[in-house]
Amino acid sequence: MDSVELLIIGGGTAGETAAGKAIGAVNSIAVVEQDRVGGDCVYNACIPTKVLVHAARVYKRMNNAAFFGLPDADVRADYAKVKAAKDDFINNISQGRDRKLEAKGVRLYRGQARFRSPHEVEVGDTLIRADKIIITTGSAPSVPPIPGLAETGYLTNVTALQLEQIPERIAIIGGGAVGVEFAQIFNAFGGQVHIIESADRLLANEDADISSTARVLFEKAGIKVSAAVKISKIETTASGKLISGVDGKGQEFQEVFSEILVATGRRPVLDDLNLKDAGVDFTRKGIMVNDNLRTSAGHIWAAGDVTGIALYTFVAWEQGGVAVENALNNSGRSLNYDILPHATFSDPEIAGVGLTEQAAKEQGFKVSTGTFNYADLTRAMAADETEGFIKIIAESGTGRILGGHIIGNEASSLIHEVAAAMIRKATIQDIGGTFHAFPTLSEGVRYACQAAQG
Ligand SMILES: Cc1cc2nc3c(=O)[nH]c(=O)nc-3n(C[C@H](O)[C@H](O)[C@H](O)COP(=O)(O)OP(=O)(O)OC[C@H]3O[C@@H](n4cnc5c(N)ncnc54)[C@H](O)[C@@H]3O)c2cc1C
Ligand SMILES: NC(=O)c1ccc[n+]([C@@H]2O[C@H](COP(=O)([O-])OP(=O)(O)OC[C@H]3O[C@@H](n4cnc5c(N)ncnc54)[C@H](O)[C@@H]3O)[C@@H](O)[C@H]2O)c1
Repeated sequence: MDSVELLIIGGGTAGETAAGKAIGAVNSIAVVEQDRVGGDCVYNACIPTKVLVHAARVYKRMNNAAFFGLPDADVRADYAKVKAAKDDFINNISQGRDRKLEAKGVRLYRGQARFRSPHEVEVGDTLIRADKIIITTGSAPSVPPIPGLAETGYLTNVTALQLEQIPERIAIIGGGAVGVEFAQIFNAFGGQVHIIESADRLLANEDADISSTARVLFEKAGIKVSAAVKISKIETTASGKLISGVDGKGQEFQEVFSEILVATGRRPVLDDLNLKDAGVDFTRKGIMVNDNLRTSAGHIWAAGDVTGIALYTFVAWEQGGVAVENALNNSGRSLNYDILPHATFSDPEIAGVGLTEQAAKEQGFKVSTGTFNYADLTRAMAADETEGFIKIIAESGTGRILGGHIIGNEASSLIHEVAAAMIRKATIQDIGGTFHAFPTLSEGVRYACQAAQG
């Protein structure tokens, strides 16, 4: 039996970070990884999708070169080459991640981990005894039990990234972050995309004004959107994959596609971990943890998507570090998720932080809101990227900023000014009265704050 002080199960974002933080703080560290060190973000999620999103954006802009007096490229992309460039990039950034960990003294076990008892984990024929354990096994696509879906076949974020050609007519089931980012990629490279969402609006977690504008802009770009659809069955027919159901108006929904992407959320990866024998409690959402990321078993912590808390890489990083500190030093550290900026890398981008207007009202705040359109920002005009707006939600009277929501170019960067303002409890008067360099998109945050002052 091997023996180790700290064992980390899963070598993705949270696990890699946890291992890195533990180096030097403990005598022996081991990581178990069943696939590739780096996890979903590197191979199946954030990074490859962002390379493709950027390629899509560049491609669209190439065909708008005439605005700047440049030769209109009028080029046709070969998607197989775009995919190959994405693969090259991922290969370059992922090379040697496992060796780097091993070079720093982390023992790497390759295979699937399974608890045999609270302190014992087996990986193939090897049994490892660990004093402390951190579970960082991530999440996987959650596939809805729609009759016929499994038989008809479908893509997930993992297989969609391996496509060599863009399917002609693609249904994306689920209009959340994954669905919207892939819609943009498929649309830009010539696919006819139809997002089918069961909630009554696209991007249902966003502020309502953002999601309605997103729908308008996506439809303008040629992406079809159907919300409030209840899919009843999927069948293979001679002309393709037939999706049937009922739409929001009670009308029959029937459409044939050449391919289907399922983007309906995530489930925690707990398969075969045998958590019962470890004494670790879990629900369908994930492993249950307290504020310090400690599980129901006192010597086991969990971090990243497997906790079901906020499924983002930047959260997995922080949680990986916090879990190690608490496991090794009993630091009692916790994270505050109240001010958690998020961004969806569609075109234009969408980002938000804090309360939506509706949530602020539901929480009993009297709110003042202010919006500023990209169309009135000189910088946006100069770049011919004038779609979208910046919306600020503040508490009436005090002017304290409660939330910010942006749809438009560089929204993913602009949102951090709002987040920083919220952390320092700044007001719309503070930001509205602060110099902002001209011409920048950031001016829009200032003017939206001024607009919220009336
Ligand atoms: C399409 C898509 C795009 C995304 N884009 C973004 C983005 O732009 N920005 C952002 O912040 N977030 C994004 N996310 C979310 C982000 O990918 C996740 O939050 C992040 O990868 C979670 O990291 P993790 O360490 O919890 O899990 P992972 O990185 O998935 O790591 C878990 C690891 O555990 C291993 N494992 C599982 N079970 C076992 C076992 N029993 N034994 C051994 N090893 C095991 C797996 O092989 C895997 O390597 C995106 C997600 C998707 C699906
Ligand atoms: N840019 C980013 O940071 C980024 C990008 C992608 C994913 N992510 C992370 O990954 C998580 C998962 O993303 P996601 O888009 O898969 O999930 P999601 O929960 O964001 O969206 C899933 C959508 O599918 C819909 N849905 C569920 N069942 C359905 C059905 N049967 N028919 C039609 N629609 C259905 C839901 O109503 C929801 O709107 C996100 O919450 C986010 O944390 C982040």
